Amino acid sequence: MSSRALDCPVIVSCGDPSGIGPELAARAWEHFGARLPFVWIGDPAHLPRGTKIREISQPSEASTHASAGLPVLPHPFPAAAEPGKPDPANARAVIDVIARGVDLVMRGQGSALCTAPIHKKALHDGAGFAFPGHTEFLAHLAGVDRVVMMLASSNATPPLRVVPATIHIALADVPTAFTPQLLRDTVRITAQGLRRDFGFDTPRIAVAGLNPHAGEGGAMGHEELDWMNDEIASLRAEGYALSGPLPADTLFHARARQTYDAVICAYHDQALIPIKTLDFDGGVNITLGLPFVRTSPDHGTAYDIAGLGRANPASLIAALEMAARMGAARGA
Ligand SMILES: NC(=O)C1=CN([C@@H]2O[C@H](COP(=O)(O)OP(=O)(O)OC[C@H]3O[C@@H](n4cnc5c(N)ncnc54)[C@H](O)[C@@H]3O)[C@@H](O)[C@H]2O)C=CC1
Ligand SMILES: NCC(=O)COP(=O)(O)O
Repeated sequence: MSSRALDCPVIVSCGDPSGIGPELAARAWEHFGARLPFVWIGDPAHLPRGTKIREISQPSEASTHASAGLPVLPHPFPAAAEPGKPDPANARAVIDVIARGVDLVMRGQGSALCTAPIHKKALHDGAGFAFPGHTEFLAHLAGVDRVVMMLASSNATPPLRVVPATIHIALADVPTAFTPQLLRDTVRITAQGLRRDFGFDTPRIAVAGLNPHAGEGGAMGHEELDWMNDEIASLRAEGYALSGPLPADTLFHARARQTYDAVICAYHDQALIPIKTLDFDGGVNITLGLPFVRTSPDHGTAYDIAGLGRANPASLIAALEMAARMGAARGA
């Protein structure tokens, strides 16, 4: 491991303490020990009883302590955490921990930020959280106008990387929100991310149609004819290796995945259903377009199993590995 990686560990925000985040952080530390030092920001009282921890005062101390316990930057919360039952009293602190993590990576004290899941409605109800999720909140904290959500598989061959162009909005709002400018920005940021963080010199990007059969020549919807064909042609003329608009139903099987490095989808479920079906345990959520690396497991707070010891840490482990790899590459 490079000396920068030792000085500059991955920062993990605790997420919702009544979800599975704390127990997964403990499991991830058991998995990695000192092999991939990371720092958990949260309230030590929210970790499973018996978790070995080492309280530290700055991230650079993590590597010294990671073999003995989970390095923790303590962030006291007002209330205890009852599994599966978010306490509105804790909502503000959940948000503050994310902001503290961003501050650390923006000041170069962490190589990347890996966020444990939050419950958006619990944060909205408890603290007036005005963002649909981490993605938009992180863009706000970093002062960036447009970012892109990408979910990448770790265990699929060929791999799958999906980008929902619109994210957490009602399906009824998608046709209005999915505009030529949004597609253009999404292609640009996705291509930059694939070059910078995934090592593709000329990334191949597929674009899924909005409608069944990509509109079938206007018989099943008109957005492909109205603007998607022209916008994709224009982006291709600018040098992007783009294909589409392609029918989404035949875009995710193994042979199709060999033809692109990422696929831009029109809306959330068009992108997330295939990746979570193919690799729920190894899926990693990445925010492209930020001035720092951010990853996250692909799953949510899983209140139904929180505290039962049944949560699978594989997605968090994959997210930590990806964060460390991307952070190291950017620092090189
Ligand atoms: N990055 C983030 O902060 C994310 C947050 N969420 C939020 O999480 C909350 C709950 O969302 P849901 O749709 O219920 O999705 P979820 O991913 O929390 O749970 C869906 C199902 O998968 C299971 N599951 C999830 N993670 C698992 C794991 N590691 N091991 C074993 N089983 C697991 C759960 O038990 C549940 O049956 C929502 O508020 C949602 O917005 C959802 C996805 C990502
Ligand atoms: N469905 C993905 C998800 O909810 C993750 O959102 P974010 O918190 O990473 O913006």
